[in-house]
Amino acid sequence: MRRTVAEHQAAVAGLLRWSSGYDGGAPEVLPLARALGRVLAADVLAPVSLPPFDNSQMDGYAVHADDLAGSMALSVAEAIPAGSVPADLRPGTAAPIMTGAMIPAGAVAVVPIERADPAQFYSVAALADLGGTATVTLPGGIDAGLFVRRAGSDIAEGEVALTAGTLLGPAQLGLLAACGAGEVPVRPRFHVLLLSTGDEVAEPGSPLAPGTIYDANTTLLEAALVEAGTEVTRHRLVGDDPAVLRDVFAAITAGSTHLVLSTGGISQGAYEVVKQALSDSGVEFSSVAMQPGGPQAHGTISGIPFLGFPGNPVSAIVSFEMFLRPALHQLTGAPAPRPGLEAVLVDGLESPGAKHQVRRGLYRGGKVALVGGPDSHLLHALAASNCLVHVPEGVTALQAGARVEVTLIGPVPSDPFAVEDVLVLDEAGTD
Ligand SMILES: Nc1nc2c(c(=O)[nH]1)N[C@H]1C(S)=C(S)[C@@H](COP(=O)(O)OP(=O)(O)OC[C@H]3O[C@@H](n4cnc5c(N)ncnc54)[C@H](O)[C@@H]3O)O[C@H]1N2
Ligand code: MOO
Repeated sequence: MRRTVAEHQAAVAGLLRWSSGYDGGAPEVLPLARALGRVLAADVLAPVSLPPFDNSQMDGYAVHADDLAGSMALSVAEAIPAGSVPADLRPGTAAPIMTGAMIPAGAVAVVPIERADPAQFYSVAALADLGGTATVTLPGGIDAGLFVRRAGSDIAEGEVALTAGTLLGPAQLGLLAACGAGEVPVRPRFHVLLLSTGDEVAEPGSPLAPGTIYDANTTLLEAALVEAGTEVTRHRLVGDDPAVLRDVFAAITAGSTHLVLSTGGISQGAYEVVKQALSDSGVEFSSVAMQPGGPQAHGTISGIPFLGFPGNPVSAIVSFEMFLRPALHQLTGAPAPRPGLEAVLVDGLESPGAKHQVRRGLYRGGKVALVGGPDSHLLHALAASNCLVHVPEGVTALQAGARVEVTLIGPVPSDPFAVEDVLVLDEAGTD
């Protein structure tokens, strides 16, 4: 069956939503320190206001409401360090107050020490020498509220601090800590069973026999899945014997696995192990109008969602980025969607008009240089790229200077754009 990219995206998202059983999983309650990258399972209301009390934004003098006119000597009252509960401030006095310290009753403003005369706090010894007669003169026309951080000005007690589905990054965890939360309820991790197929693939670290290659896909996809917030069980490599793979699939039982993901063995060859093992299973083998990543399989095994990605490593990771990653975001809230940008092509390209072509590129400063050719074995080029470059269906060629959509998949260099460093790879990688 032939389908568009959008149709297959919808099919994968629907498969995970309706068959993975993920939504029924009970939330986990984790200490904040272990919740980075997880997704909040329930709304969290602020149990306290932030700030919890009016406090000073500056080291300076707390000024009484009656003394805002300034320009006169005020008696220096007892100093207010952060963490203390101050005595009420009397008119005609100003209290040295430190950043974060509670504003005393009666005070309505803080004048920074730099604007006071003298512009330094009295030392304890100096105060003792003056025997309680120390004074300070503040500038005229002080506005009420100057450098006062109002209780609840960040968030009021009882307001929604974070909503269910929020991806917990440093800022969100910092907010929860500031609210006094020790633990947080998070959605369970999405669990993937990952297996790569093919008689020709060998475990990295083992000797390489003639005609064989090292397994790149398991590591590539495991890393991508872990980065996307899932938990991965890595299956041992499975060869090209359909009977063996059928046994592997038969041993998979519903439980904690939300998705079985394989690579290889799904196209038109004589030894397509995944296709043969699942020939009577109802799993659909389709041709998606995308390059790379055309051959795709999807369905269920023992009721568990199954996706078969093509064996070429770049096809596999493009399939992940285009189909699985967005579906995971829709279902679990993690990972965050990839940023999409418009960029100016540094070089021209050709594309099969009947397919959505996904090229690899290096984006910086609003421009994108292609890295490597369109072929799906070019892992070295992939490793030097930071984005996917989209050439929509119907487009057969683009000139340098054309505007294209790119999806960022890696960090953007901050130095000015220079194409020289990618040209070498571009030439070497195009075949
Ligand atoms: N006659 C046709 N041949 C092919 C077609 C087609 O439409 N008609 N499609 C091509 C496309 S496009 C792709 S993509 C591949 C997909 O093939 P499979 O999914 O069946 O994958 P394999 O044949 O098993 O492997 C393809 C390629 O990838 C290498 N490979 C496989 N597994 C790994 C791994 N774990 N790590 C690294 N590399 C791996 C494998 O050695 C092959 O070179 O089919 C085309 N053929
Ligand atoms: O569509 Mo294949 O996935 O190019 O190599």
